[in-house]
Amino acid sequence: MAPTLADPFNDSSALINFVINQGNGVKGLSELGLKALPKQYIQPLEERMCMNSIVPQGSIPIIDMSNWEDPNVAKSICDAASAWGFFQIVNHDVPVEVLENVKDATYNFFRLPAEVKNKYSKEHSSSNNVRFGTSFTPQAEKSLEWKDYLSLFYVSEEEASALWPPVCRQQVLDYMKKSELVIKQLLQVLMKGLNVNEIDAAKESLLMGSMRTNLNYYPKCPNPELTVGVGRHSDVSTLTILLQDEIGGLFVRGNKGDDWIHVPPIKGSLVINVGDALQIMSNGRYRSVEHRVVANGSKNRISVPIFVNPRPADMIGPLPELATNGEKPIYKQVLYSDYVKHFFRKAHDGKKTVEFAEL
Ligand SMILES: COc1cc(/C=C/C(=O)SCCNC(=O)CCNC(=O)[C@H](O)C(C)(C)COP(=O)(O)OP(=O)(O)OC[C@H]2O[C@@H](n3cnc4c(N)ncnc43)[C@H](O)[C@@H]2OP(=O)(O)O)ccc1O
Ligand SMILES: O=C(O)CCC(=O)C(=O)O
Ligand SMILES: [Fe+2]
Repeated sequence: MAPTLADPFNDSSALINFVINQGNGVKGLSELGLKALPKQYIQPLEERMCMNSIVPQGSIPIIDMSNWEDPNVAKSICDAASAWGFFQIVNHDVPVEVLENVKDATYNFFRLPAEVKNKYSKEHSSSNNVRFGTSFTPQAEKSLEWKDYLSLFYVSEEEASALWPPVCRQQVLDYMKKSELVIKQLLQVLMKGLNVNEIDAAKESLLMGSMRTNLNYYPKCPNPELTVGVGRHSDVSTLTILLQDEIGGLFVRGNKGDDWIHVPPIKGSLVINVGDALQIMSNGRYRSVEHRVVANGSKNRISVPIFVNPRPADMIGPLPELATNGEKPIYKQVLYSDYVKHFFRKAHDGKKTVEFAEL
C-alpha cells in the first residue's frame, strides 16, 4: 500500500520498503505526486549541478561515421577519445527504427506494474545477469540517486529468451546486434591509433568479449536541483554506446577542472564514451571521463547504454604492443570481474575506481 502524502517517507524504512522492496522505484515515488523530494535523495551541495560550472557554448565533438576509414575521420575519433573521452556519432549504420524501437521498449518495460518489474530485482531475479534496480548501490550510498534501471548482461540468445523480460527482449537484442558493426569500426580505428594494426580473435574478445545493456528511466522529480539522476562516475567498460532521448541532461567533465559540458540530444545520433577498461589498456592514452545526469522537474527521461566490455575472467592491463615502444606501464594487470565488483560495491565517486588498477 502507498504511504499517505503528509511527510510519507520521514521513516527511511518506509521509503526503502516502497521504492526497493515493493519494486515501485523512483518512478513510483514520482507518480505519488509528492510536493517535496524525500530527504534520502538530497545530495550534498558539492554533488549538485552548479549552473555556474556549465560551459554555455561547450560541446563534445560530433563525428560523421559515413567515411569512417578516411584518415581524417579516424584522426577525429582518436583525438576525441584522447582529449574528451566522449563524442557523438552521426551517419552510423544503426537503423533509426532499431533505436526508436528500443526507446519504446524501455517505456513499455517501466510501464509494467511494480510487482512484475520486481520479479527482476536482485532479490527475486533467477539470474545475476538480469537485474531491475534503482539508484546505483543503495546499500552503500549516503544519498540516493533519482533513477531506475533494468540491466541485461548478454550471454546467449537462448538465455535472453529464457530470462529477459518479453516486453523489451527482442528490441534490446536488435539494438545490440545492429550496433556491433559500429563498435568494431570504432575499436579498429582506436587500436590503429595505438599502432595495434590487427584485431585478432583474442584481442577482439579482450576488447568486446561481453556486453551489458541498461535501460535507464529518470522520472520527473520534485526539487530536481537538490538531487542527481546519476552521480559523477566514469564507466568501467571498454566503450559505451549511449542512446538518449530528446530531453537532455547528460553532462561531461570538461578539460578545465570544474567545468561541465552538456551533451545535446541529436536525433539519430549515438553518444560514445571511453570506459576505464580502455583507459587502462591504452595506458592512459584514451581517457574515461567523468559524467553525470541531472534530474528533471517536468519531464521523464530515458537512456539506453550498451556497455562493451572485456569478459569477466579476462586480465586487463596496458596492451603489450605499447610496451614495445618502450612506454612505461602506469597500470597493473587486474582481473576484470574484480575491477567491476570494486565499482559496484561503492557509491559513485568520480574517477576513483581506476585507482584500483594504478601501479
Ligand atoms: C546501475 O547504475 C549504473 C551502472 C553503470 C554501469 C556502468 C558499466 O560500465 S557496466 C559494465 C560492467 N561490466 C560488466 O558487466 C561486464 C563484466 N561483468 C562482470 O564482471 C560480472 O558480471 C559482475 C558485474 C562483476 C557480476 O558478477 P557476479 O559474480 O554476478 O558478482 P556479484 O557478486 O553478483 O556482483 C558484484 C556486486 O556488484 C553488484 N552488481 C552486479 N551487477 C550489477 C548491475 N548490473 N548493476 C548494479 N550493481 C550490480 C552486485 O549487487 C554486487 O554487489 P554486493 O554489494 O551485492 O556484493 C554506470 C552508472 C550507473 O549509475
Ligand atoms: O543517462 C545517461 O545519459 C547516461 C547514463 C550513464 O552514464 C550510465 O548509465 O552509465
Ligand atoms: Fe555512465
